[in-house]
Amino acid sequence: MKILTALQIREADQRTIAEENIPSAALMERAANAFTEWFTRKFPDTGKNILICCGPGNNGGDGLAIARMLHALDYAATVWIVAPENKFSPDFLTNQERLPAAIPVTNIKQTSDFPEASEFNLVLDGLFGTGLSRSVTGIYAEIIQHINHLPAQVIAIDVPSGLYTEAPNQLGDAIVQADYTLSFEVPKLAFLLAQNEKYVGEWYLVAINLSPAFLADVTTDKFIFTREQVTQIIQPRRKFSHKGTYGHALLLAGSYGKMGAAALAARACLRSGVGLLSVHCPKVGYTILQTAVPEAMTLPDTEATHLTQLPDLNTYQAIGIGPGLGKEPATRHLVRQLLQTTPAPLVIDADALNIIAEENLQPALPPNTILTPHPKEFERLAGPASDDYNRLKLLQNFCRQYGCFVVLKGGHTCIGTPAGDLYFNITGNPGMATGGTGDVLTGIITALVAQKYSPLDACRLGVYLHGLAGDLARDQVGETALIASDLIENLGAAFRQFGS
Ligand SMILES: NC(=O)C1=CN([C@@H]2O[C@H](COP(=O)(O)OP(=O)(O)OC[C@H]3O[C@@H](n4cnc5c(N)ncnc54)[C@H](O)[C@@H]3O)[C@@H](O)[C@H]2O)[C@H](O)CC1
Ligand SMILES: [K+]
Repeated sequence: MKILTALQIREADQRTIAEENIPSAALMERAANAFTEWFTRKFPDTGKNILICCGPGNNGGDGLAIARMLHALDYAATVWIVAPENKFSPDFLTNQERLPAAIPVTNIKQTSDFPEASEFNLVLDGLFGTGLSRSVTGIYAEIIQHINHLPAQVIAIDVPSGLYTEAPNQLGDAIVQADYTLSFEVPKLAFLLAQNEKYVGEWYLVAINLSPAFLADVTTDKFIFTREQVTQIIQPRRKFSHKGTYGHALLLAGSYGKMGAAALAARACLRSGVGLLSVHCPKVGYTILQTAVPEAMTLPDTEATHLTQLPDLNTYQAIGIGPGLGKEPATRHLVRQLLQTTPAPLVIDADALNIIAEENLQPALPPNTILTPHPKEFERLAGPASDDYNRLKLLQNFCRQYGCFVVLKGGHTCIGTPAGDLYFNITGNPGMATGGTGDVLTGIITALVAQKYSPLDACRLGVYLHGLAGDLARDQVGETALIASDLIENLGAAFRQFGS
């Protein structure tokens, strides 16, 4: 699914109106209907007092149409129209005319117009949407502060007012802090970034049937990958297959006190369909891995506590390195050697990433290598980011420069590709912010690469299934108690949702 800019969304609007030969107010009606349908399912109690704040543009027009629809469904709707300049969009005016006289309306042009005491349970924010062109000031900023201080749940129409859809706001900008954002048709980049979480809240998309031809043709370098795409990518196992069909993966993992990371990665790798798995680990890990993961073959290093020597690499279809690795000098040397000599595609995580950063080995990354850093590890590799938008730029530049795939882990994990495209994930939950979940991801992606999925597909599938397993685990144990092993236990259920 494409992530579009505000400008592209406006173009989509125009194309839809032209192709369907409808007045623009009809599209607004469609948007308001879609919003109302969602709203009545989410908040079926018509006894709630609802305040609908409307700005002067089409976002405000949506608000007016929604007020009319909610009123018709017996909700108690009150409208505030905030417009100091008395300049309105044509579709705003159309919907103002259609507003039933029974709905109380307050016109707010200045602070003194503010109604005194107000008792609202829900606020719908229709001040500004994708038409925001500058920071909000004056009476608009006052209204936004007012909304943010009301003891009510706030639902943003399309976009939280004051939030730019694809660029950072200035410090101190007035922005609505929504509990929910219900957005039309296409996701906005702002929703996917941690720095905007307190404005966007939980976000949902509703379809308004924008021109399919336009949406198919429009170009973007930012995407969300959806369940449908995962369904298309995922391959069923074949009847006449054998373990050789699904590849032999090698994991280089573990050190004294960190064998758990190796075990988690190994178990996840096996649960993700790899045909054979070998784990090269320090001697201390031998008994641990043979016991914890009997399905894996264990190749002990000559050194007790950390990895010092590469095994023969010639029999593997994928090599994963990093979980629990440590950063001993001999291990650093091993990482350098691996980059220079690997015959198989690499998946690199954790301390292997830190070693690459500290030894400046980025230029030695073989083409199409997959790196799975969290933001701190990425910063070590690519330098500090000034904000989440800037980090995405650094991500694109890094992937282009080194020809690699980077899985930047976070609330919406983002995959960068050598072509400079970004793919955002929508599965997963905060329960997964716990030790070992990254090791699990390394195991999954390594298994998928060994099974001959392309690097991009391995990353997308791996990240989606990892998050889905986390969501299934949350259903069982909740977010607080969730641990990395729970993800592994739920990988089977995640794969099964795709018949695999
Ligand atoms: N395709 C869709 O998704 C549809 C969306 N709809 C809704 O329309 C808005 C966008 O409406 P638009 O009129 O273009 O802009 P806004 O209402 O967001 O803003 C109005 C107007 O205000 C001016 N302005 C911008 N920034 C400021 C500011 N900081 N202070 C004061 N004034 C400002 C500027 O001139 C804007 O044009 C979209 O979000 C949806 O809610 C349609 O209803 C259906 C199709
Ligand atoms: K809004």
